[in-house]
Amino acid sequence: MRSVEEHQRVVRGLLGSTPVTSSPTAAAVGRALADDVRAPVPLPGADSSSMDGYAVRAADVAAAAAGAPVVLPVVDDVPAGRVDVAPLEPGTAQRIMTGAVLPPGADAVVPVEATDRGRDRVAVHEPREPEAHVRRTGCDVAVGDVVLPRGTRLGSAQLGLLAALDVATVPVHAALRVLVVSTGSELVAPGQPAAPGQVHDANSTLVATTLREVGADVRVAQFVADDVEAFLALLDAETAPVGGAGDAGGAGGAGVDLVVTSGGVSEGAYEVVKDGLTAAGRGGEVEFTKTAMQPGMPQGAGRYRGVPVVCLPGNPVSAFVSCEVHLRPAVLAAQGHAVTSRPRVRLTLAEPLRSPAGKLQLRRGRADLAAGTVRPQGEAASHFLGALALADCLVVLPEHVTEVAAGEQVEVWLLV
Ligand SMILES: Nc1nc2c(c(=O)[nH]1)N[C@H]1C(S)=C(S)[C@@H](COP(=O)(O)OP(=O)(O)OC[C@H]3O[C@@H](n4cnc5c(N)ncnc54)[C@H](O)[C@@H]3O)O[C@H]1N2
Ligand code: MOO
Repeated sequence: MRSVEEHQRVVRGLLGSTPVTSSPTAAAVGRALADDVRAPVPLPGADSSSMDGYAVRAADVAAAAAGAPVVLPVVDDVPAGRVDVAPLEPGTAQRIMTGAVLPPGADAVVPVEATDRGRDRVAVHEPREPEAHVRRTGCDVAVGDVVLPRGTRLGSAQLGLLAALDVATVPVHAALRVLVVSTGSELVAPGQPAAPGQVHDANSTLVATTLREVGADVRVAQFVADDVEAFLALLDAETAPVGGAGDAGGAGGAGVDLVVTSGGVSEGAYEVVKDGLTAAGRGGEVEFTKTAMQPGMPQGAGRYRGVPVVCLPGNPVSAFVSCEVHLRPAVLAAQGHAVTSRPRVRLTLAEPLRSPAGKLQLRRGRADLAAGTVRPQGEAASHFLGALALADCLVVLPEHVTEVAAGEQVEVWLLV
């Protein structure tokens, strides 16, 4: 039986790295930076005020007190956006707004709350230290700082920063192009009626969504029946070279960097994926193996006509957990992400759990982060899609563990 770590390495090794492209910054959401980004300009770009108030010289208001205000003439008005700010003469104040340029010569801002809010003259009731409510040029980001290191996922805060720095394009790893193929003669497309014995195809949606959530460019093929010829005909059509396209992992110029199948990998009579990809002379170089994991024991990985193929078990919970353990981290890494795992925390188990010896078990759970606890959600069996959908975490029971009592600590992967 193959260890989970070994199969993770095999899957990761198949995918290589996607090409680096230059993306308009606003379109780069969810992508990973392929290089460090350095600040071309400082933030803030000018000395400015962090409060609505009066720009002053701190020394001029040092004697201000509740019953004995310092009164200064207000000689100018500086709203945010004004670019012709005049120097501040000693013994004067300028009314200033948050974000407005600090007049040269001013070294503090007195907030309006500490004044009588005067327009021509202002009575200042409290002193302020030098630098009070002043934002100095570059105090947030200095020119040349590495503001975002290579491998950073670009989310709202990162894209907001790049917009503030007027960085118009960024080097990012392209999306991995994935084809999802579900197999099974029992499958029916959602939207079509299912007779007893038929099941609606859940895995295409489940697998495609997992991979789209990490930025892959996913296409779902029409699922195929347990028919080796039909399965291989689909793969032939989908992995045929198109020429000139990017090549993430030695895909030989095909328009797809990875094929993910579900179903047909275990021990029965109609194992279409296993049979098709191990048939002599048919172009498959895929190894099928049992891994020390539950759910998700049977797995396959290799290449079909040079294109990486990862074969997931058909049970929906097994397919989900296989994505979490093997595919999701590998796809993130191939797309250049520095962080490839879910957030991992240790929580107190609310109910006892058992686990098969020698297997990594990933149970579904609901985490209460405020209480520091996790409660198992549903049973261990890998067809309980209802319980999976209510779970917000996976509870990790390592290979050597057979029992965990309520009250003990367990590792939890947060599905956030
Ligand atoms: N004799 C043995 N039988 C089984 C073994 C074993 O070692 N020896 N392993 C079991 C384990 S563990 C798993 S996991 C499954 C894996 O089976 P397959 O990958 O061959 O999947 P199927 O047989 O095609 O389907 C299993 C199950 O999942 C349902 N399914 C499949 N595809 C979908 C889909 N797209 N959407 C919704 N549901 C799907 C399918 O109807 C079956 O109920 O094998 C065990 N058996
Ligand atoms: O290993 Mo299977 O994936 O439990 O159900």
